[in-house]
Amino acid sequence: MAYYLLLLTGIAVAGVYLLLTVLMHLTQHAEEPPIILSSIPFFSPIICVFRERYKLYLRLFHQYKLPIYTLRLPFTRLYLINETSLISAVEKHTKVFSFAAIEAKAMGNLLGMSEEAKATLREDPVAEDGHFMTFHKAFRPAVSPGLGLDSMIMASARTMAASLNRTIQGGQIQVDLFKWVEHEVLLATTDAEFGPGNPFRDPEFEAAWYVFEPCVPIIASNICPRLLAGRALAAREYLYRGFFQYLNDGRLEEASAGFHARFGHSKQAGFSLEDIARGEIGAVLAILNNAIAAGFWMLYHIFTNPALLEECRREVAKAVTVDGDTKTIDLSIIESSCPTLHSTFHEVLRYRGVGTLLIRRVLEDHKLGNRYFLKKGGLVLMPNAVQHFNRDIWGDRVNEFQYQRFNRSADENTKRYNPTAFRAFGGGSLLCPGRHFAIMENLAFVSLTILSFDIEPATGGAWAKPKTGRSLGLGVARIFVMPENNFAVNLSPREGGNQQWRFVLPRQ
Ligand code: HEM
Repeated sequence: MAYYLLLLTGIAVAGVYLLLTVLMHLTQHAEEPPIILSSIPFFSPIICVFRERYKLYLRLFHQYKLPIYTLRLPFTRLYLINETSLISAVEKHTKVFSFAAIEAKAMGNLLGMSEEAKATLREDPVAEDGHFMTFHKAFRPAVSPGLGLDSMIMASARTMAASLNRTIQGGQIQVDLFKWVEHEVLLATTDAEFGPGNPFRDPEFEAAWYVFEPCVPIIASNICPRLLAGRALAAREYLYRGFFQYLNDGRLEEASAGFHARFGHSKQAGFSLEDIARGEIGAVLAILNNAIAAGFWMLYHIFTNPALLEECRREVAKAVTVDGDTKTIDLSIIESSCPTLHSTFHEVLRYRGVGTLLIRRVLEDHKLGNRYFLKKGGLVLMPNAVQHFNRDIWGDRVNEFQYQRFNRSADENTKRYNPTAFRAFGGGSLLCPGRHFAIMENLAFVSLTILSFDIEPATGGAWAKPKTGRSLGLGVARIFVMPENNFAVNLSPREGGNQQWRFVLPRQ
């Protein structure tokens, strides 16, 4: 009896396997990119993603050497792009490959917006007068070089200087490096965005953010959020109430040009004050997540390399003037005359900005680069890791952190890299509009920190190697791999006493 049961089960499994294999191949167009990971049809890719995480895409790139391939999943197909020129082809066809089509659904789930607002988000994602296209037109100018951007940079710099001055006066402290950076960058960035009424000034609001943010992928994908992320949903409501109160109290008056642009755009779309408040939770995700991780990785790489630390200190010291106890950092010099610092920032983005894959929905059948047939409804995925660790693009030392890689003045033979292969700020029409602010804010924070503190592991001895292997490679609004281990460090003021740091931006 048991034998027959086993035999029947075996036959059934073999039948299903055969059926799925035939189904997979019959529904694959001859000119579609080749299918890989098909040993268990529709399920192998899922198993491999959870087993190998973001390193899967690198392994497949090296193993199969394909410009593009298909992963078949239940009810959907993923087109994974390796060849840089095919990424350019995707970026050229903004009406065919859309991020907005994905974002609309995810944001609706994530932010708990009203049905009216969700309907507006879901309108034609590529229409010139649609919500997403008009958002970029409204927001980009507000955060591009100009007065509005300079005010944001200075507002952020003022907050970080005030906070670090207080820390200096308190003498040496022991902190977890990531948590310390997180708090400093969060306050500086959100002060720059929201002005004196910044809701993040309330410690409970900040704490609610840390409960909500890690659960973003669960809430956005709507996989049993009440069961799996109940606390995060409650935290989201707390955040919503804080933003609503802020708007209701008329604090928008003192906010950044960027927030004014977002507010004006949402009003024009007919959003209620409640939905605008909820929308701000999404905006903060885009603004904050990468800024915090970039701050951590910059400090980690600089303080673990004495030669780099010395070179960066030498560069930024040129921007400092001293008047009694007051030390002033001129941000225009940080912007224009610190090539090693700038190069280190870009190398951090290349080397650590591999925790995601940029994603687009295929809105109509399309022959990509006149070579590959992509079916309507599929998802195009462009893993940062593949571009950032491609030897043909970055040379033989691709796997090393080389802080002068982007500094052409350090070595005339430095090859110009293909800009499309640098994915940290995205590309094409979705190139990050906040990058000007992000760069200057980061460099201001790092300059002040390296000038005013020594940072060493609290246990003494060498720095631990960061573990990042758990990153799935699917970061939502987060391009970086994140450190999984704690970095307990001593933060020691380099000079004690009453010194006060301040920033200036003379063109302001
Ligand atoms: C180191 C810091 C940052 C990094 C690495 C970063 C990275 C990115 C990337 C990769 C994208 C494109 C996503 C895609 O193509 O799918 C993007 C989009 C965006 N970023 Fe940034 N970003 C940073 C900071 C900021 C800041 C400070 C702001 C705002 C002031 C900002 C606002 C935005 C917005 C509004 C979008 C467009 C999202 C959309 O289309 O809905 N980012 N960012």
